[in-house]
Amino acid sequence: MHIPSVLRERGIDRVAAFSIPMTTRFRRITERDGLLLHGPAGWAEFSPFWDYGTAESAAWLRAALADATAARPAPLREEVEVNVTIPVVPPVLAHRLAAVGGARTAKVKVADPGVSLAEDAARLEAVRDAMGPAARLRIDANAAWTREEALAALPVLDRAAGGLEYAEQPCAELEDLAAVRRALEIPIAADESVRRAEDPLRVARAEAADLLVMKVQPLGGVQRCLDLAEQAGLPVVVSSALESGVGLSAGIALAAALPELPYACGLGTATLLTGDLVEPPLYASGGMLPVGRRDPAPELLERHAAGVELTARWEERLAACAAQS
Ligand SMILES: O=C(O)CCC(=O)C1=CC=C[C@@H](O)[C@@H]1C(=O)O
Ligand SMILES: [Mg+2]
Repeated sequence: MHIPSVLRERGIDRVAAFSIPMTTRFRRITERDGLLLHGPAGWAEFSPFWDYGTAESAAWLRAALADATAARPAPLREEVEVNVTIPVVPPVLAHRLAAVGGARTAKVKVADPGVSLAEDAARLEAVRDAMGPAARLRIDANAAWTREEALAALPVLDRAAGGLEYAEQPCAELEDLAAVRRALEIPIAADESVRRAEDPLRVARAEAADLLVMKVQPLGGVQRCLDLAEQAGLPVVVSSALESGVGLSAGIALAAALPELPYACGLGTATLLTGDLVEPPLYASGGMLPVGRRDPAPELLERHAAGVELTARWEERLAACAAQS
């Protein structure tokens, strides 16, 4: 693959495109694809979802470049606690998935188009049943609700879950998040209001959330996230962008470097893919993931190599984003 000169100048000497089928449909995608870049500090991942345009994806490239060219911040912990992530699936499957990786916290996706509140409630009941009374259950609505819908749905789901740890991005607009937060006792986490906002700190200033979800790639890298977390002054949950183990290890590096880490992180997502690029795969055990840079195994990179057409699309995308970085 052609490496743009601005990247070559920074020491990027290898680029490889990959594509890995998902175990279950998540975020309306069934395949996770992206690029791995190799530079002076090691391998890094550049994998913006296809619904991100060039300008937005340029932040993902800055993150990958920083990770491939500079050392990661010093870790304050050796492992990081993670939640299990439950996609919008029927209760029987949700019950089974809740046990994967031994997590004591689950994040349950809700409010997908065409899925009823009763179905979301049944999924939460199944997860509670599988994990027991001591587990923490959180939901993620991905900004699907209006203020009124959130105010109606959240108490129902809170009851079904036997208590929610927090609700992630119930509404899209800051005013609605703030109003829901004021009206209900359930803590509110901001995700899209951080990762897709022009100003990721506005949600904190507006007192529209109790905590922030941070994803390394969309926010432009581990160090940028650390700076934002300090400025926001709110607790942070580090979450993945469904990366391979290479990209996940950058999220783990952020979680390991944050001064406070009061919540389990959404980094246990390698099990949503049918394979990983690192060996052993970055699967949680006892609800924990180990800290440390992970390089791809050559035979796995080969096994999951993107086809000719997809590789060409990534080459084009890399060139477009590099021109903006
Ligand atoms: O936070 C987790 O438990 C896993 C990551 C996760 O849910 C997401 C990863 C990538 C894209 C998102 O739609 C989704 C999220 O909204 O948090
Ligand atoms: Mg989210």
